[in-house]
Amino acid sequence: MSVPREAGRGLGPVLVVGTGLIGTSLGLALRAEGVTVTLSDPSPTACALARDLGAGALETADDPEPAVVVVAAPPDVVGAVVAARLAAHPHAVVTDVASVKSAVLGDLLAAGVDVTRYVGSHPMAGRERSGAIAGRADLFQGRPWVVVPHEHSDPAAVEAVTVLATAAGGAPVRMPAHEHDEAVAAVSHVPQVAASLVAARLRDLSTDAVGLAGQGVRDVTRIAASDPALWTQILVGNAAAVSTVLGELHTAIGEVLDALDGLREDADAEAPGARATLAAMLADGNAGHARIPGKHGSSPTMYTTVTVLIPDEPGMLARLFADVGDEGVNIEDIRMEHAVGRLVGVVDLLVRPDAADPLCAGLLARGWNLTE
Ligand SMILES: NC(=O)C1=CN([C@@H]2O[C@H](COP(=O)(O)OP(=O)(O)OC[C@H]3O[C@@H](n4cnc5c(N)ncnc54)[C@H](O)[C@@H]3O)[C@@H](O)[C@H]2O)C=CC1
Ligand SMILES: O=C(O)C(=O)Cc1ccc(O)cc1
Repeated sequence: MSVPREAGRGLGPVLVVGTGLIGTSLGLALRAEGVTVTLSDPSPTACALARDLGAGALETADDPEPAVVVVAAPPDVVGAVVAARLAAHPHAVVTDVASVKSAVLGDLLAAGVDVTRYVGSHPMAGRERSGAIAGRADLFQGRPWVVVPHEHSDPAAVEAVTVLATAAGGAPVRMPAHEHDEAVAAVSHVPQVAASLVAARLRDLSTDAVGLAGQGVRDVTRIAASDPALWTQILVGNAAAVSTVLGELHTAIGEVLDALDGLREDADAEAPGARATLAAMLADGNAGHARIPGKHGSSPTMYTTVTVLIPDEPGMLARLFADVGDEGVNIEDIRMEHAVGRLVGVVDLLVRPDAADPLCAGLLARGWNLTE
């Protein structure tokens, strides 16, 4: 099967079906590469908004046939939408970006659909906000984009989806559906459940207690702000794999609980073995955390944090970044929070370890206030 090609890294016209966060971000990324993008969404407002934001043109009956159709709809309708688009565009490759993969393929096979031109995919990039307005052209930049071949898929279709992922800025990774679903259960779906469960414990705290929140709880609960409707569908769609990983977490929590209960109940807090259980849990966490790849999929890197107190005034952050640039240092990541009751912001600059000392000296010389 030949895939029509034009500008934008050899990619022909792309039709994006579902113009929320992911569909709009994809349209923006592809448009920046010169790819022709058309947009479709059952919500006329969502579609027109994506168009207004620059993600592509509204789909019309006169459009040239798309080379690739990307279904970026909620997971529970993806199978039906893919089937409809395979029928409507008999020469196009059809992919989807749903966060679960076996369920979509299973739905298509159960419906007797010819899946030769269907190859699922999943960009491992997103935000805790939904809708076109949250779309960003650089969302997929350097992030893994899983391409999911299956036993019936045409190799040319697999290649077309790989080209699409690359054109959007992603780093394509090929993986069968079941392997993908097991992996994302551990790296995405259970973390979402854990973040939501931890954040739920804050709901009824007093204002004074929640006011003590620091960066740790913010880091652990960031994705608890995600869309409940979308995530219910994701968890339903990957129930088996999520249940396996969550079961392991449940067992580990049980062991920690037993250790803590032992310490609480033992009048002398002797509780033999309890301390070893807690230390092992924390050390295992260190080991797991160290396995997370660095920015853009590079090997894990431990950055050094340089913490700067900045006056809460317009332009201060821009001045700080400019000064760091003038010191010749690349900022690998940043974190920010406002100091409670003070008109300053606390900015953590994460830099390569060898750059930290010269940067501290340079910033101090430029009058910045550093803190531990
Ligand atoms: N939100 C995230 O961080 C990520 C989401 N995904 C996947 O991307 C897909 C879209 O998610 P978001 O963009 O976050 O959701 P969203 O809620 O921002 O957008 C979904 C869009 O799909 C449209 N839609 C609803 N029913 C439809 C149908 N039958 N046909 C076509 N469009 C329909 C909605 O009107 C809406 O504009 C989901 O399958 C999700 O699993 C993948 C990676 C990350
Ligand atoms: O916000 C984050 O850190 C994410 O990892 C977002 C995300 C959400 C859903 C996906 O299917 C993939 C990525």
